[in-house]
Amino acid sequence: MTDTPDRIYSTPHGNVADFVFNEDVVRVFPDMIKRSVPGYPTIVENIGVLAARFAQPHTHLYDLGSSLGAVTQALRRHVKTEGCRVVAVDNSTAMVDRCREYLHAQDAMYQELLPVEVVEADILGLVLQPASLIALNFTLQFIAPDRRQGLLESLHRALLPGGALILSEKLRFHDLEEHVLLNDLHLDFKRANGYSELEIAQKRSALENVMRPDSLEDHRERLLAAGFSKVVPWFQCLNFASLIALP
Ligand SMILES: Nc1ncnc2c1ncn2[C@@H]1O[C@H](C[S@+](CC[C@H]([NH3+])C(=O)[O-])CC(=O)[O-])[C@@H](O)[C@H]1O
Ligand SMILES: O=C(O)C(=O)Cc1ccccc1
Repeated sequence: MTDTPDRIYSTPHGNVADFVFNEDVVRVFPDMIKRSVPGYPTIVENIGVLAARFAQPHTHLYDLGSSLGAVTQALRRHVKTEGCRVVAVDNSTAMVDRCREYLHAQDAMYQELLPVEVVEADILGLVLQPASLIALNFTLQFIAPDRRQGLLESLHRALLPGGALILSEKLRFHDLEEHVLLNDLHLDFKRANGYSELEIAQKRSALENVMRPDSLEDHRERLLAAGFSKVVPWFQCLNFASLIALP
């Protein structure tokens, strides 16, 4: 199956609107995220591998800001723990509808997958069941900065001892030289994946008010303040990283 190519920003938009996860984005999302996020396929697959170590019998595994359910599918492929249940949550109707279709297709392809539920909801208002794994794969960066601490506190309360939060994010860097170098290399990554200067510039402008990355130090401090005992970076490619936070 070949992904529909992302051409959303290939023609001049005049006034570039704020980025939203609507039907147009859903249509091209698998192609867009692979060509925009260095290391994305590696991160998604390995969240499944990591999860298998933390999953505990008869608990929930959450994929928060699930988009089309890539992490949910990886969890269902890798985790065999008895009585686990995967819950994918996203507040975009277009994403949730397509995610449900993809998961039905996965059910038709594999036997003995963990049961899954796709919930259309804002993760800020979610009541979580006792969880052994929670994934926030490139979701926290889209949450209003003043809501991030409270969200992580509620995730910490839901996590069982021995469980883990996996947090993947685009990073900014306090050191200006490091920030500029890794951002320039990220733009080179996009050019190498066929994005034009116009596409890059318009997407950047669309994301400006919507996606606000933090530094690794900010993430570590906030996670520790939310009650997590240990923060372990397990992956970084350019300015994109993934962390394991232990309750
Ligand atoms: N408050 C919110 N509540 C619920 N969902 C939200 C909220 N805010 C944003 N979202 C959802 O978070 C997702 C972020 S994309 C995640 C990729 C996926 N994890 C992947 O591994 O493919 C990241 C990206 O596109 O860079 C979108 O689907 C939003 O609708
Ligand atoms: O495109 C970018 O520059 C990004 O930082 C990541 C991204 C990927 C897909 C949707 C929104 C943001």
